[in-house]
Amino acid sequence: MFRFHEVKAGVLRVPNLTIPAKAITCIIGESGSGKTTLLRLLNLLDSPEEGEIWFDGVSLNEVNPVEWRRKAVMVPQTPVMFKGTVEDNLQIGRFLAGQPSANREQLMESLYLFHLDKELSQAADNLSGGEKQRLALARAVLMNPEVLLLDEPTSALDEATSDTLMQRLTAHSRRNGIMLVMITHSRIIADTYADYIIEVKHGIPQINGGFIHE
Ligand SMILES: Nc1ncnc2c1ncn2[C@@H]1O[C@H](COP(=O)(O)OP(=O)(O)OP(=O)(O)O)[C@@H](O)[C@H]1O
Repeated sequence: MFRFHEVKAGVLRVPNLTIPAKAITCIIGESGSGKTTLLRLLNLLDSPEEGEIWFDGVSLNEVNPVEWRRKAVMVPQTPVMFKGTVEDNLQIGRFLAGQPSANREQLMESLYLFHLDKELSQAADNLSGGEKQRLALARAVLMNPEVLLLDEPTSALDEATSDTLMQRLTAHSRRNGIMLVMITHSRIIADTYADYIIEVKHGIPQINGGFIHE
């Protein structure tokens, strides 16, 4: 669970906010309202000018950023791709997280999860923008994070692919007790898949959920 108290960071003003553990939370709001800033605070890419954020009772001021980012993995809107094959791009996440290489079954499962029908030996350079985004998501999931922070994971996808991805991603997160916090521009995605919805209006995030999908 994340807890914010009197946080100011860039355009964001967060008097109080709790993001529940092991749940699926979508962040929505107008362009420029502060959604990415909020996600970056949770990944320690930004830090508050004022106030404090805690995760399970531990202040984020006290944690080591590198270790924290192995536990709370963020996938930005523009995917980071590495040279080499699809497999190289998956294994590097495990390497950076200090984990042993994934086996073939784990690699294939991560591709299935994100509806990516590609050979492991294919060059990552040749993938489309939407495929690169899904490969970056697969890489993040293979790192076995406790918290997954996603910035518009379906922005480059058509509606059918986006639905398949959301169904598999949310099922995987629930099965493995992963806390999923994701920005989406789609109110429909938020209403369909989220346990909680945070709406950011003029820099002030408010959680208006409370309903749980079983
Ligand atoms: N490093 C920065 N320095 C100064 N201003 C910034 C910085 N990062 C973001 N901003 C500004 O803060 C505001 C919020 O940006 P943010 O990226 O959080 O919005 P957003 O809600 O994610 O928008 P979008 O939906 O368009 O991605 C914007 O006006 C942006 O220009």
